[in-house]
Amino acid sequence: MNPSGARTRVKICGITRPEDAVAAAAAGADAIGLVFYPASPRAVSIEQAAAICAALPPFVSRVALFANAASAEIRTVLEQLPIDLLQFHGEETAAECDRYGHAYIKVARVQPGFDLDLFNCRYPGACGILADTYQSGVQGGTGATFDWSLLPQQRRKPLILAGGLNAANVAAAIRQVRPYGVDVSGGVEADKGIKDAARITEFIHEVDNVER
Ligand SMILES: O=C(O)c1ccccc1NCC(=O)[C@H](O)[C@H](O)COP(=O)(O)O
Repeated sequence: MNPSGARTRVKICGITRPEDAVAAAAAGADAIGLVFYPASPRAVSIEQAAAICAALPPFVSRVALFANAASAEIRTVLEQLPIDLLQFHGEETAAECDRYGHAYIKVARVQPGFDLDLFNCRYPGACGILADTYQSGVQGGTGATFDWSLLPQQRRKPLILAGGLNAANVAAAIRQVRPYGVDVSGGVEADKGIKDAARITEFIHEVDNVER
């Protein structure tokens, strides 16, 4: 349960195969992430993403991730796919994130000195902030945790915690950070971009059974 009394939401990110999307939904995931960042080992084409979206049952959100992508590319994805939420992983400004008139979350890559309040103020149009690990030259999917004490307990917007989460550490992360939701990629994989259904189930079991 998160502070509002609702369960902690789960997003399984970096889905590249329809069967992994189906496994995530069956395990109780609230959202899946599709990476439109060509340099990522988890990048998907529009065709792959369309097959993944088509395989999903109702009430599982489809999140499209970009990192400093050209606006034409983002518009094409929005025109061709049933995307519920955008996720911006790069150095996009608020104006750049707002220009699609589509709901989005902005990623903060957290390092010492990070100020969540200031970050929230910079992105008033974001419906949530996803806090991920800062690593020089890497836009996301680092597989590394960060110092969760850098996040304040009082927040202006829903906070999604990411970065190196797995079944062994997610309960502790939720107890300490009390996020709205958690996001995982590498921690539920058999290989880059290939999810492991048993690890997804175990991860969501941990989230749903955490005692705070
Ligand atoms: O996954 C990637 O390769 C990636 C590349 C560039 C931008 C974002 C990327 N993934 C984004 C995610 O949402 C991941 O779930 C998040 O960074 C956490 O990843 P992990 O530490 O592996 O759980």
